[in-house]
This record gives sequence, structure tokens and C-alpha cells, in this order.
Amino acid sequence: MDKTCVPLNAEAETSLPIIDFANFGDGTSVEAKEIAEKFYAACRDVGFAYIANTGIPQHAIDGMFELCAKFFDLPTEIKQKAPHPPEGWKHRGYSGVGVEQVSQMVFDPNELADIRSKALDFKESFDFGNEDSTRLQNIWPPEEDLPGFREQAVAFFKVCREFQTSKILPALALGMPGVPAGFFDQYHQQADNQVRLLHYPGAPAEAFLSGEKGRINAHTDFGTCTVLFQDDCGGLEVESPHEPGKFIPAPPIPGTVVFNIGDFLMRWSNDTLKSTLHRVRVPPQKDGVAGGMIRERFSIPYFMGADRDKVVDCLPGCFGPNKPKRYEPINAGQYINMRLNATY
Ligand SMILES: O=C(O)CCC(=O)C(=O)O
Ligand SMILES: [Fe+2]
Repeated sequence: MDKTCVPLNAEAETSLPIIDFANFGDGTSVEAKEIAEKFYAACRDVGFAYIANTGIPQHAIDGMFELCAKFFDLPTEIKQKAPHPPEGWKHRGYSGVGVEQVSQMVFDPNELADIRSKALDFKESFDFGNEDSTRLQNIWPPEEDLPGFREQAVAFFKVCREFQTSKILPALALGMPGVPAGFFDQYHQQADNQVRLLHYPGAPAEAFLSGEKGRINAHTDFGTCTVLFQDDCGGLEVESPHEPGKFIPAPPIPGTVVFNIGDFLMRWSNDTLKSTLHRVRVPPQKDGVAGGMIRERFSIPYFMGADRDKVVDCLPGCFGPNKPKRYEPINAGQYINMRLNATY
């Protein structure tokens, strides 16, 4: 991506850190180390950062958003030819509006049922992952209903995976004091990651303002970390690191992606890295409301997870005499399944 894609005034638009990966290269230079240290500081202090100059071709992102719009524009009965299985952990295929309700660490069935009956995340989604996975097969609509969908989606997954293995995982290890270079690679061999196409339909502003409809409630992500591509609608908000309960806007900034730490890495790092609450609300009025309607939003998170069969203990450098280990070692698969089953 061309460096000039990032607007010069991007810092003025958000108080979240913006980390420029232009000179990260293969992660071995002095400059790469400096970039990784800034990235680490953002992950520790905020849990969120914009990344500029990702190296991801802009046409791959634009093409995926076009495809995303085409998919959600299909009649519901066609989308439902690729239905998300009832089990929450089988995160593949299409979920219609109101099927999934994000909750924050609630596992009691009665309490979950109660949450679902009140709020409504007004969104639909399509999930896919590693096409070569034997554990979890992708669920695609028939080829003739959206020709080329599968091929382009699989290619996009590979683009995201390349970004993960060439930039994200190396930078995380390089920036963290006490963590050996390349440390995270061995825990993320199986590409157990998930791309989610998200569509938040437009609706009369009144439906959102009255609380009848919402976009996505405040939550943290479950896995290692997430990269988020968003369209130009706006509405993403991140909890302030300084004032709990206060949310700061994370507006779209051309030429960047949004990055955040997930709960699994927070736990793995003995709470050194932050998994921060975030939500999507009605976007700021100047872009978002036309004729009393809130416009639709598309976003594409790429959730990265550790290999299910690996057990992780507290990361090196994250514990010591003054900071005892807070958590038992845990199997990555068990942890993620526990979280996924609470959302369906
Ligand atoms: O739509 C967005 O921008 C946020 C999505 C998100 O946070 C999630 O799916 O976990
Ligand atoms: Fe999220």
C-alpha cells in the first residue's frame, strides 16, 4: 500500500494510537524493533491501535467489501442455504439478524436467555475460516448463487493470514520485553482463524434511539487478537483506558486497519496486554443520518486464535516476584469453546 494513503491529519481524528508499519520489513531491523515497541505499548496501555501501511493490497480489501455487499444483498432464503450450525463453537456460515447476541462473560443459561430477550444486535454475519481445516469445514452457499464468492473469500483469508504471520505475530513477540523473537509462531501454526463478514442493516434512526435496535453491544474479543476492516460508515467505539465506562470513537481512517488484543492473549500475558471493551453504535450524525435513516454498515473482522491443542502458560517476561501468575495453564481450544458457546 502506498504510504500517502494515510491522511496526514489521521491523529486528529482519533485519540487511539496509530502505528506505522511502513518500515517493519521482515522484522529484523532496528526500525522494526522500534515499531514493535510502540505496538507493544499500545497493546499494553490501550489494547487497540490503528495500523498504517499494513502491506495488505487495498484492492483485496475493496474487493472483499464489494463481495460482502453482494452476499448480504442476496435473498434470505439463498443466504440460509449456508446456515450457521446451532452449536456456537462451529463458527461457520450465515447467521441472520437476531441469531447471535454478544454477551460479556455470561455463562448462566437463564441469564443468557434474559439478555437475548431484551437487547437485539441488529446485524447479520457470514463466517469462514481456513479452507484446509479438518476440524471445522467452511459452509458456502451454492456456487451458482454467488459465483466466485468462495474463491475470493478463500483468497482473502490467505491475505489476512499473511499479514498475521509476517507482521502481527512477529511484531507482538519483538515488542514484548522477555518474549523471544518468533515466540508466537509456534502457537499459531494451524491458522485457526476466522473471517467474519458483518452487515448492520440501515433502519429508521428512531429504532436505534429508542433502544429497540442496537448494532453490537460492548464486548471483548475471545481469541489472541483481531484485525478489523471497516467501511466508511463509522460507529465503532472503544472503552477509554483512562475512564472506564467512557467510550471513544474509532472512526474509519483510510489506509489503516484497526487492531485489538483478545481475552486469550490478555490471560496468557498475565493481564499485561489489555483486551478492551468495544461496541458499535449509531454513527456520528454528520455521516450517518440521512432522512431520519441510519445507514447500513459493513465491517470485516479477522479473528486470530491459537492452535486448539496447545496449552499455554504465562508468557515469559509477564510474571516475577512482584507479579505472580494469576492463571493456571490452559488449553487454547477449551478456552475458546467456552466463550463461543455463550454467544448462541
Ligand atoms: O463491526 C465492527 O466494527 C466491530 C465488530 C466486532 O467488534 C466483532 O465482531 O467482534
Ligand atoms: Fe469485537
